Amino acid sequence: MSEMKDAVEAALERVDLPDGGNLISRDMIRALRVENGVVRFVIEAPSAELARQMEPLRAIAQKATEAVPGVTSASVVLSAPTESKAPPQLKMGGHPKPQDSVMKPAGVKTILAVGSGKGGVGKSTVSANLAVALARAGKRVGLLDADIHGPSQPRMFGLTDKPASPDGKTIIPLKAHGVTVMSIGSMLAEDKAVVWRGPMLMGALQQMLMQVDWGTQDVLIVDLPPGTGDVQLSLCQKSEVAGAIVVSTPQDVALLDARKALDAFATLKTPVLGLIENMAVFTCPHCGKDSHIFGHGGVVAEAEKIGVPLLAQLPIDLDTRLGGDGGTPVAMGDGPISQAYAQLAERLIQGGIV
Ligand SMILES: Nc1ncnc2c1ncn2[C@@H]1O[C@H](COP(=O)(O)OP(=O)(O)OP(=O)(O)O)[C@@H](O)[C@H]1O
Repeated sequence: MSEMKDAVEAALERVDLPDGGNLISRDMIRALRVENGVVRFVIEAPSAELARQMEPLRAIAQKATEAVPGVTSASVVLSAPTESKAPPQLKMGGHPKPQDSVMKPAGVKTILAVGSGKGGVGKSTVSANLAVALARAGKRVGLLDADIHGPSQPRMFGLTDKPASPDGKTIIPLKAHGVTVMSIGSMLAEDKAVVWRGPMLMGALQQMLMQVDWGTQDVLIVDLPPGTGDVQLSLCQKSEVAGAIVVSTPQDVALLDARKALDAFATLKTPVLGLIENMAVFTCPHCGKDSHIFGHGGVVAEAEKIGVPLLAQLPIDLDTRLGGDGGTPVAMGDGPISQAYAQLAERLIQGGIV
C-alpha cells in the first residue's frame, strides 16, 4: 500500500504550480490515503481565494493520480486553512504546569473514560460511536483523544483542519457529527511521531483539558491510550472522572490485559461502569453462520465475576471498520450497530451517568 502511496506522491511531484515548485515540494498535500486502489487527499491552498483559483490544478492532480497503475479512483478536495490555523507559538506537550484546582474544564458536567488493557481492541471506535450516539440522543458531547502516541479520532471524525488558537493559548476544538473533538493528532503533522516521556504526556493532557475551550458539555468522553500508564494515572487522579468503561475482545490475552486495566481503575478509585465486549462474533454475510474469531463468552464471564455490568456486545462488522476509516462513525447511520450504540447511550442516560 505504501508503494502505491509513493507512486501517487511521485505523480504529484510532476504537477507544477504556476508560481514555481510542485504540489509535493510546496507541501500542499494533506491526508493522503490509499485503500484498495482508492486514493483520497486534500490539496491545501495558502488561502481560500487561491483555493478558488486552483480548480484546474485540482483536476490535473486527480487525472495524474488516476493514471498511476493500480489506482481505481481518486477523490481530490481543495481546502484552505481558516484563520483558525494554530499559530506556531502554540506548543503542545511541555511539562505540566503546577495546578492547584482539579483538572476538569469548567463547563463539563461529567467526564467518562474509555480504556482497554490492550491496543487494537476497538477502544477508539467505541469512544467515537458512543460520543455520536449520545449526541444523537440530545446530549452535548465532547471527545478528548488522549491516545497521544496513536491518536485516531481525527480520522474517525474525518477532521483534517487544525483547531483554532486565535491568541496562541486557547485552543478552539473542532466539531463533527455533533461532537466537539480535540486530539493531539489535529495539532501535529499526521506522519510525525510523538516521542514523549511521562511529564510531556501529562503536559499535553493538561493542555487538552484546560487550554481547550470546551464550552458547555454534558459529558466529555476521554479515549485513553491502551494500558495503564501516565495518562490514565493523571486523568483519574486529577480530573474527577465519573466512571470508566473498559473495552475488550473475548480473547484471553486481551482479557488478561483488561483485568489489569480494571485493577488500575480500582487502585485509582475510579468506578468502572461496565465492560464492553467488542468483536464478539462474526456473522458471515454469505452463509449467515456465526464465527467466534476471538473466542467466546470471555468478557461476559469476567463481567459476572467482578460484578460489573456488561454494557454491550458488539460484533465484528464491516460498516464499523469502514465508518471509522472513512470519517463517519457507524453510529451516524440507522443499522443494527447504530442501534446498539443508541441503546448503550440510552442506558448511560437512564442510569443518570450522563
Ligand atoms: N467491531 C468492529 N468491527 C470491525 N472492525 C472494528 C471493530 N472495532 C474496531 N474495529 C477496527 O479495528 C481497528 C482498531 O480499532 P481502534 O482503533 O478503535 O482500536 P483501539 O483499541 O483504540 O486501538 P489503539 O489503542 O491501538 O489505538 C480499526 O481499524 C477499527 O475500525
